[in-house]
Amino acid sequence: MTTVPTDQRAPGAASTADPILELRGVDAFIGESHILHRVGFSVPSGEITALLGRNGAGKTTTLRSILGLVERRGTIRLEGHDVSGKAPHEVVRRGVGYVPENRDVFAGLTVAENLRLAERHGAGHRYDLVYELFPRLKERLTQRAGSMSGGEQQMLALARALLNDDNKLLLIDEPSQGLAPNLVREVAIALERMAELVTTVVVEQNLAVIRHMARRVVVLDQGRVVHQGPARELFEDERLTHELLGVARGGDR
Ligand SMILES: Nc1ncnc2c1ncn2[C@@H]1O[C@H](COP(=O)(O)OP(=O)(O)OP(=O)(O)O)[C@@H](O)[C@H]1O
Repeated sequence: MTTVPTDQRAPGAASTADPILELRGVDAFIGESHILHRVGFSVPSGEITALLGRNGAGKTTTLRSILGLVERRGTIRLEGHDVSGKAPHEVVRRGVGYVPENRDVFAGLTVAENLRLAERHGAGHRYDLVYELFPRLKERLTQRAGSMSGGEQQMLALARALLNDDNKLLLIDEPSQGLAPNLVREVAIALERMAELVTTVVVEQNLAVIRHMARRVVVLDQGRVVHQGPARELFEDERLTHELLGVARGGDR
C-alpha cells in the first residue's frame, strides 16, 4: 500500500499512516477512585477526533491521562513513542498542546504577555496565523486577559496552544462551553482551521458543532469506550446517537 506523505494530503483527509496517538488498555485513577477502565483508541493524523459521552463519562480524565496529569496505567503512544510513564512537561515537550475546560489563561497578564509565556523554546511561533484566526486578540494585546469576555479568553487559550509550530497534537476540552451562539460559530471555524495544521482531539458536548468538524468519534460511558469509528456513521444513525449520547439527531446537548 502506498502511503501519501502528510504534507501532500488535502486538509482533513483521512490518514493512511500510523496513528499519531494510540491508547491501549489505559486505566486511570483519581485518589481512591478508578475512573478509566481499559480505554483504547487511535487518533489518525491530519483530522479531528471527537471524544464524546454523557456528563461524568471520563472525557476530561482521558485528556488528562494522555498528559500525565492523573495516575494512569496502560500504554499511551505518541508518534510511536511510549509516553505512559512520562511527566506532563515531558509529554508537552513532545509537541502536545492542551486547552483545559477552565481555559487557564493568566488573568492578571495582558494578551501579549499570555502569548509570550506560551512560546516554547526552540519552536517557531505562528503569530501571523494566530492574529489572522483571532483578529480580536490583535486588537486587545495590551488588555488584561481577566477583563476579556469568556469567548475572547477561549480564543486566547486556543491561540496559546496553536502558537508553537512544533505542536503535533492539540487536546481541547469543551471549547464551546458557556459561549454565546455567535462566538460558538467563530470558535468552531477557528478550530477547523487549526485542525488543518495540527491533529486535534476535542471534547465537545455541542453536537451541532462537532458533527460538522469531526471525522472520527470515540464515545465513553462510565470510563469505558463504548463506540468508536467514523463520525458520520454515528451521526447518521439516530437510534445509536440517542442510545450513546441521550440525544436525538440534530439535537444539541
Ligand atoms: N478530583 C476528582 N475526585 C474524584 N472523582 C473525580 C474527580 N474528578 C473527576 N472525578 C470523577 O471521574 C469521573 C469522570 O470525570 P470526567 O471529568 O473525566 O468526566 P467528563 O466526561 O469529562 O464529564 P463532563 O462532561 O461532565 O465534564 C466522574 O465520575 C467524576 O465524578
